[in-house]
Amino acid sequence: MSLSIQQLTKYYGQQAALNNVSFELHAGEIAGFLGPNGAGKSTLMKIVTGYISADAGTVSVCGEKVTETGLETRRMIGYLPEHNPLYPDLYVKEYLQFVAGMYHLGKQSKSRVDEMIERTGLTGEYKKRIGQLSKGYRQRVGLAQALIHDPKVLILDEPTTGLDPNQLTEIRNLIIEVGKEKTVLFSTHIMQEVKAICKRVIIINNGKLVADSTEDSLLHEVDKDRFGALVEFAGVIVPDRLCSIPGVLRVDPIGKNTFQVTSTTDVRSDIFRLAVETNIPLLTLQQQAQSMEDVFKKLTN
Ligand SMILES: Nc1ncnc2c1ncn2[C@@H]1O[C@H](COP(=O)(O)OP(=O)(O)OP(=O)(O)O)[C@@H](O)[C@H]1O
Repeated sequence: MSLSIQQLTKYYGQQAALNNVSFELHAGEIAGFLGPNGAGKSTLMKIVTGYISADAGTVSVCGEKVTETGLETRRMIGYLPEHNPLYPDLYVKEYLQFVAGMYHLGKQSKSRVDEMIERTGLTGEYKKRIGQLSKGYRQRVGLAQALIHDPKVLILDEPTTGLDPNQLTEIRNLIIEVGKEKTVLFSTHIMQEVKAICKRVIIINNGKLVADSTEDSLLHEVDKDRFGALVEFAGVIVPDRLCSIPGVLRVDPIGKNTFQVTSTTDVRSDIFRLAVETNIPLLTLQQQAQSMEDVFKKLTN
């Protein structure tokens, strides 16, 4: 097991920022870590990386317990914090050399720095001071410092915040590439990112774990007895006619003669019959799959 989190609890004063959270990740697994603002994501990541301590519970990396003082276990972890702390006066290469020195990379330093500059797309920027870089390039420097010592576990707190669409794709591809051999836990508020990068999804809410599953399972498990259909008629229809179909819970108008129908069973054939009875042709009758946004809202609202 690469990363094992067992019954983690953390209080800030009276507030439980984390309440008995447990999950495990294997090597080669990329997990998206989701939760509303203030759910406890950064707190968990800070504990995993040894920046702060938990009030109860344990974190182990490759079988070794992480503590605030245990430097060897912390060497197995790469961390990109949410507010990527960098030294603006240092040049990119100088900063990465400094980080390589902190990890005592010795003779490997030069080649690792060069490799990281290339892998994180900093080749055109590495001669600049960090303070002169755009936000996206600062994120890349943060990723380069997180990867430089070749950690087994990578903890990325909102790694793609502030990136333009091109940079987003590049950094996502880098995370996918890195995740083939390492364990990656990354937090994000972007649901498409979860779809693009990982199969495993971990969601916390108010400090408690509310989901730990694959994206596919979550989409099926959560509210599996709710069906959604998009219906568009060619003429005016009274919404009450749709509401009277057995099993229909809600009819939301979303455009001219267009409705979002939520029901406990698949009511598409009833809607079709209604169109025939009322002699109003159907232009659209489409079953709608749940999105990760729906699942997220249901689990955290
Ligand atoms: N040092 C601290 N002292 C007191 N409360 C804190 C401290 N750090 C975090 N908190 C509180 O703990 C809760 C969890 O915060 P945390 O930063 O872990 O959430 P998050 O899920 O990362 O949120 P976001 O998505 O907004 O970054 C919040 O209510 C926050 O205000």
